[in-house]
Amino acid sequence: MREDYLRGDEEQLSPKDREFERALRPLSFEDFTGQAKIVENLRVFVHAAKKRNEPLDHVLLHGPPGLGKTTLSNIIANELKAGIKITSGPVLDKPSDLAGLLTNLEEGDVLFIDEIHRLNPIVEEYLYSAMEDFRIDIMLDSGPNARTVQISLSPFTLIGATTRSGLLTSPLRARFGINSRLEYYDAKLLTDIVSRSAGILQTPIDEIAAYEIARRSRGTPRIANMLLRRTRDFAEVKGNGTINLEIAKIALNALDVDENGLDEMDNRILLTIIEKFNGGPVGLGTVATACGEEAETIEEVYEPFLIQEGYLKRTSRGRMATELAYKHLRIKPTGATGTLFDQ
Ligand SMILES: Nc1ncnc2c1ncn2[C@@H]1O[C@H](COP(=O)(O)OP(=O)(O)OP(=O)(O)O)[C@@H](O)[C@H]1O
Ligand SMILES: [Mg+2]
Repeated sequence: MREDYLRGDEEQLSPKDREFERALRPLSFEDFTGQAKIVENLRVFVHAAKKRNEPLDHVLLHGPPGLGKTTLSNIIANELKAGIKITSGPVLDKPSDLAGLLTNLEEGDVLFIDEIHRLNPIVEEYLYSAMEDFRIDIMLDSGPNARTVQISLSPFTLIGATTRSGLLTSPLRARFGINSRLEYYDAKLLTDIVSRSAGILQTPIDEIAAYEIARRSRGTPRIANMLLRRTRDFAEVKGNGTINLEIAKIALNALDVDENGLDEMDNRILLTIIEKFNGGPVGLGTVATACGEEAETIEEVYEPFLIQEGYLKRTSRGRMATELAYKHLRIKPTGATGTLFDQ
């Protein structure tokens, strides 16, 4: 069973899933679990900005989907006691779209641009002076009557979020004073998140069951919450409503999440590289075609976790399955020269 949330992006969630996410979204630094260093720093920066009565420096949040970029952005605005306007790269089609948003900001407001790597380059240019000097130059008329007017903006904080920081241009990246990369969460932190969410959902859950869901959630709070929700269904239908270890295991197996937390596509990627390409190295595009998935999704959603967990290696000649991947899939490396894993 493939679930859309595993593909990542928030925009791919159904309205019901979004509503569910919103209900579980922490609203303050206090409620936000994990990413300790980032949160600690942000607390200081927010505090200092408030004390000086200045807007917070522009913030760039990057990292794989579902780790809390949107959540943190909202928390920053809450903690600043500032208003937040939310938009996204692909939505800002023309400079006038951006100008409209910017001129409506009040002093100290947060402008959140999700998927900031997908900004139209022309719009992006306008953003530079807005970020740097809080002004924009708007071109009026064209041809011989063309002239520019300068509009001053209220000082604001831009928060940009992206799953693909590598695609950001360097002039844009350079304009963010605070640049934070969110990391995958360990099982302990995710256990706390699952327990907290279960509390909000008023679902009783055993600690050991919360841990089982947590350790099989690909290090991702969004997935942990979604698995919790599905497990709750199993507990209500097949049990007495309480999520215990047995119910959690039944549910997770039914959802095709394996013992190590890899889902069906993770395993398909590894199996393809091993079976069709003798373990690699093989190019990303080739893997994508063979798996029936988009290269971008593999690179953004699946690969970072597989690399972090040591199942996959990125080499200059392409992707390679590691010894751990063979072990995980219980396949013996064939045709190996004996040096396959010694390099
Ligand atoms: N640190 C956290 N503590 C508790 N819950 C969290 C945390 N981070 C994320 N979540 C939960 O995970 C869900 C997904 O987080 P969020 O939407 O912020 O991810 P994202 O990084 O913006 O993802 P995308 O790249 O897809 O936009 C949220 O609804 C929230 O409930
Ligand atoms: Mg988001």
